Amino acid sequence: MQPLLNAQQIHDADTYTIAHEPISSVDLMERAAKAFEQAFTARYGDTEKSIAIYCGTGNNGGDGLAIARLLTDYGFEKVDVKIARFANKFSDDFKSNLQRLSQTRIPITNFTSVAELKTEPADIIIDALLGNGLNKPLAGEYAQLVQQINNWHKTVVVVDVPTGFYSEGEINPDAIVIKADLAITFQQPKINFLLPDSKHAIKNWVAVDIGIDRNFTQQLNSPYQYLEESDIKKILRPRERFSNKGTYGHALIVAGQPETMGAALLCSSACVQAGAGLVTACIPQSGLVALNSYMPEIMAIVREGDLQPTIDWTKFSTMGIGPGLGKDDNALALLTDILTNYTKPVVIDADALNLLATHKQLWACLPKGSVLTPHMKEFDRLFGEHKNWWQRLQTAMQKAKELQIHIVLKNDYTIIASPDEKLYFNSTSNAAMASGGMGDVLTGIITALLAQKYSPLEACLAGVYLHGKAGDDLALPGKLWVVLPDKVAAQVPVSMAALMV
Ligand SMILES: NC(=O)C1=CN([C@@H]2O[C@H](COP(=O)(O)OP(=O)(O)OC[C@H]3O[C@@H](n4cnc5c(N)ncnc54)[C@H](OP(=O)(O)O)[C@@H]3O)[C@@H](O)[C@H]2O)[C@@H](O)CC1
Ligand SMILES: [K+]
Repeated sequence: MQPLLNAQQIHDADTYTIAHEPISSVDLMERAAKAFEQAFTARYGDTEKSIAIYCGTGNNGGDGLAIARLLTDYGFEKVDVKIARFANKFSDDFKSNLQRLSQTRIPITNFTSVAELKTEPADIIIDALLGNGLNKPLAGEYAQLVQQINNWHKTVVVVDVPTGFYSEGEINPDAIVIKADLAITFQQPKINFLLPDSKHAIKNWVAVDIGIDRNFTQQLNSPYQYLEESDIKKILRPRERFSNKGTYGHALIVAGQPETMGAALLCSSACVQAGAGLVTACIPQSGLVALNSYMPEIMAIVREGDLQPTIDWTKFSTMGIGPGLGKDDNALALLTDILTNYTKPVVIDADALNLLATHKQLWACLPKGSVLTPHMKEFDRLFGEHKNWWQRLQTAMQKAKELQIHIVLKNDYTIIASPDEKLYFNSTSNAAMASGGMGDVLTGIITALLAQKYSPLEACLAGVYLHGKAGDDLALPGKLWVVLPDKVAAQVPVSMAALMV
């Protein structure tokens, strides 16, 4: 688990590392510049290309000066350094690196106003103007410079964070920010890199390790955490000798209408694939043949017209409710029946979420520890409109605590909010997975893990990670352009087994 820190905490972690490793501040800057150089040359290794490095006069600018030297040592012959002298001050490490750079043949241009700049001939621009030290929106010369750089439409690689971009807090869509093709960021992704609101500023990012003290960052107890493979390996348990289907629980999937049986099939088959010992699907009568032929392992409870099915509440380890269920009176009656009679944590998705949104009296009946799996629109239907993702994060954290539930807010970096006010960002999944039915598979996987007696938090973390990992294993690198949900379900046991070795 990697704690995601805010700008102040990142600064404190840098300071702590300098004092306790110990390492001098300028040597830590050198280490950061080296890590940048390696990540940069791995992607832009053609030394024929010309590079212009725009530097501020703080430590982000100091990084830029060190990077100029290291890229030249690497073999780039056309490196130009341009220093924005908009303020009459500079950091100590900027000064040290400027002295070192002055002893090389790398050309350095100082400018005090954007008007002094001509057009930029370089192939690649490196942005080392402002980084983590941003403390107000860009204005004046800085704003003009950033707009000028954006208008050149060059390949832009940024040092740590794009100039003008806040690492946390609400992202103003109108703010003036460097548009980055790639952000090479130090130690950890910045929280806002993981939110869709950042997509206008950052096409791609990579985090490079600069050896910041992990013990210090752990004890800061950040509410924002980034999931890593090692976390999931710790959660997953091997299937035991002498175990049988009873060991792995009996899940009930309540899903499907005649027109949306596919959702029920995807959800219940994913539940089987993710290891539930037994799976029963509660589906409309007309879907029975489809269910039996799609996956004979799944049993059925059929729903006929207005008749409510009889469910033995003692029989099931958990339930997943909602994919393709519809929002009619029968669906509402069934959801009400379940929530008022069943007391173990359940997974609620899709139409069941929309029913919850319009029947708030049901919220009090949600079994403690239950899991809600909304996408952004379902989330806003449940909890009200949000102007941006930062607001959604805060609401998710607050509602998970208030209702004692887990909220899985689906996105590129799916966010899991737990009742103890933590937000976990998932690190797997890819754009090939963006297709209808993918959420039904996720619901099936989380339900399967609950059935296998994983705690609700473990089921959410491992379920979300595995779902994305199965998609990654199928699609990356350059394997499949589109990954269909049933393929993801079938891949889950393969990806799970690979994680267990
Ligand atoms: N610490 C370390 O050991 C390491 C740090 N590293 C690197 O340091 C970077 C952080 O450096 P930093 O703290 O010096 O801040 P930086 O982003 O260069 O800005 C500095 C100046 O900008 C100014 N300023 C702020 N907002 C402004 C605005 N809107 N418009 C105009 N000016 C504005 C502000 O001035 P002030 O407003 O306070 O007068 C401040 O003096 C970090 O991103 C990473 O690259 C790495 O080398 C690893 C080791
Ligand atoms: K920058």
